[in-house]
Amino acid sequence: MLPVDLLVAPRWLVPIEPAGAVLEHHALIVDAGRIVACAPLDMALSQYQPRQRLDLPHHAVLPGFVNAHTHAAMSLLRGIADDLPLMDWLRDHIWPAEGAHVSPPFCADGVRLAFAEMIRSGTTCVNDMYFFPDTTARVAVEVGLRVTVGLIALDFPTAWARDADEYLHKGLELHDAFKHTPLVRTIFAPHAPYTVSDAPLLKIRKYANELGIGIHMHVHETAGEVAMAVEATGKRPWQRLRDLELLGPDFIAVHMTQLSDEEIAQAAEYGVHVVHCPESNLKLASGFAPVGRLLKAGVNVALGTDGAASNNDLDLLGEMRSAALLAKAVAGDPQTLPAARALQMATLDGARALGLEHEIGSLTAGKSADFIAIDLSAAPTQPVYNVLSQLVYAASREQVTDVWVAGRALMRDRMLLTLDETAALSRAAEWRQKIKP
Ligand SMILES: CSC[C@H]1O[C@@H](n2cnc3c(O)ncnc32)[C@H](O)[C@@H]1O
Ligand SMILES: [Zn+2]
Repeated sequence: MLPVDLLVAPRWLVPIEPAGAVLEHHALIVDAGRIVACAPLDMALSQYQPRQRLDLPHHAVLPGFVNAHTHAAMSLLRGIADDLPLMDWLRDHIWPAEGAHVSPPFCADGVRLAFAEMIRSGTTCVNDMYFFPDTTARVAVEVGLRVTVGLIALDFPTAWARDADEYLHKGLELHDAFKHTPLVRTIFAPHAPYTVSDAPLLKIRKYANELGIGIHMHVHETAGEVAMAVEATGKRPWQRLRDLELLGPDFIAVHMTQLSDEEIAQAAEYGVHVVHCPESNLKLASGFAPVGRLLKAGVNVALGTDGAASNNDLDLLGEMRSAALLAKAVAGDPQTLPAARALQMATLDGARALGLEHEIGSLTAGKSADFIAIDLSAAPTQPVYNVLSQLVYAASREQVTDVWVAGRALMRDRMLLTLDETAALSRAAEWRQKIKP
């Protein structure tokens, strides 16, 4: 008998690979933070001697969700300005609030609040773009969540950096500081085509190639963004990014609601990853990403919540459901984005976008043990004819009971184990008083 750390025996195992599989009478075996096997239960019990055994008779166990685009610390700005279009929301409300309040303590408190919400809804990996990414990385290490932090760039000064050179310099320093930290990755994060000019974009491409790290950017979020660029330069932003040689398999384009057939074909040709943020796009009335057409063209599409000030939650289960429903409505075809594919977008395809498909995203032997348990015994998810259908179309985040990252339990039975939620909530209340007394 082989000694192992943990044997989890759920009612259903949803490994994501092979696509659409649901295993019954199986166990997940974990040792030293890695998945050893998804094996038939009787075989597992005869081969492994677990130090801990966990029976979950009402639960589905699946890989943790990957939130492929967010601004975690913006949890502290949730509800500060609603029901506005993107540019009014950003220029008249969000940027002034950020200018007045963003600081390392703001980011630490905002990130802790966001991580509490994310862990509670089954997210185990976060691709973040925000000020003070060093703070985000440190909080992620403290909490044990997997994170890719954005080395941000903007054309204007902020509390994080004064000019293009300082954004780049601080980003490179941060990359160096965290390059050996197991759960932390870095990615260049120029904010958007309308806020970052050519010179810094060219430098970012050069360093991305040299360091082998990717680029994460808001692109074609609204029709207005595209029209503004065409009027000013005669070029659509996508064409400009293509001319600057930014597009490639290490490029993550967020939103992408405005796309011609030619641009979709190019996204596939370059191997660009798209992050779809359906709820933020709906709330800001930014437009509809053509998810069905992107998938048909062979583009990898991942899911993101965007920040809590435009969503207004950080719930990947909800996002997955919104994405599945919206894709059908946009395509006029209920077969667009079926449940199994939506679940893959929230897990393995998110991992692919971040270049982590060999590490996370499915319950495959050798991958990191990043997984979650969802209790399907409550009325909203009964009876269970089809587990994938229940997970995507019916389950809600309160049904997520347990969360592990790299074999470490971050939540057991709805109790957060690595984050002081009471303290995070009281810090959030203090910020609310400071921001709008
Ligand atoms: C460079 S730090 C990130 C920057 O992005 C802002 N932001 C948040 N949500 C969106 C969005 O949907 N589109 C564009 N920019 C967004 C955030 O407030 C920070 O200023
Ligand atoms: Zn965003």
